[in-house]
Amino acid sequence: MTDDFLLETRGLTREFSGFTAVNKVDLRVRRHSIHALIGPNGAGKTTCFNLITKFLQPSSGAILLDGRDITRTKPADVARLGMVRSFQISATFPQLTSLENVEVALQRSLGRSFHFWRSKRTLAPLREQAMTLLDDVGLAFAANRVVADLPYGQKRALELATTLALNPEMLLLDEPTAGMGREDVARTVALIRRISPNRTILMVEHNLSVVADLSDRITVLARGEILAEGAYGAISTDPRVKEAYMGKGEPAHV
Ligand SMILES: Nc1ncnc2c1ncn2[C@@H]1O[C@H](COP(=O)(O)OP(=O)(O)OP(=O)(O)O)[C@@H](O)[C@H]1O
Repeated sequence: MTDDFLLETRGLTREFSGFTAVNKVDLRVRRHSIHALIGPNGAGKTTCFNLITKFLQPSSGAILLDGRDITRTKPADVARLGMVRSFQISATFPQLTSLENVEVALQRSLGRSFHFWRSKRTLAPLREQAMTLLDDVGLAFAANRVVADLPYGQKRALELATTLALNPEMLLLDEPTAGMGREDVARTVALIRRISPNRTILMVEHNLSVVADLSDRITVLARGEILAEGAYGAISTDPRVKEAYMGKGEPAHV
């Protein structure tokens, strides 16, 4: 039943000057699941992600969100339909506090621009909501700290809080644990799990233990095409997947 899939791509293809980076990809992301897109370097994960998030236009194929064709829909309109890509750290305001950053995101989600001079009474309900979001991502203690002073892991957590401020039904995470130390990775995994109920999450992730921990379903890309799909148990023992990773000189264990 198509209804079970919140996001679908059909024959998604992207060429760069004659080179096919993503080739006829039919991806189906089940509603309320965590789905990971993995594959060796150069497999086409980032290109695929950029196509889905509308940062790139496909050469051919279609993208459907909840059965609606969004292939030519602008990123801002896609966000309004409930699919949001996690903001990059650079999108936060380094000189503002964590709390102020989440307030800005909340105001944006209401279609307002942020006014610091608004009365305390106008801002009070927003402040409460922002504090709840910070608490959700384990950052309540850093509410009044300036973002520029936060360590990397906390910046990434704040990035998630500002994304959640838009209350997306579908969340697209681009390497959520990239560049993190072991402790931050564990914290981020717990965080993604905590925010996942009633949401649909698609993530590109290199850390396979994170993928194993979180994913309901995994799609393996290789040379721009879907090589295998399934739960981690099946994927990790699939000889084609092992070969694709080993062929690239990456660890033999998947
Ligand atoms: N703008 C571009 N112009 C030309 N070729 C590109 C462009 N973007 C990506 N490619 C090529 O498409 C292929 C897939 O790249 P992509 O970055 O999507 O792979 P990936 O799976 O995300 O790799 P990695 O794990 O290394 O990030 C690569 O061969 C890359 O060189």
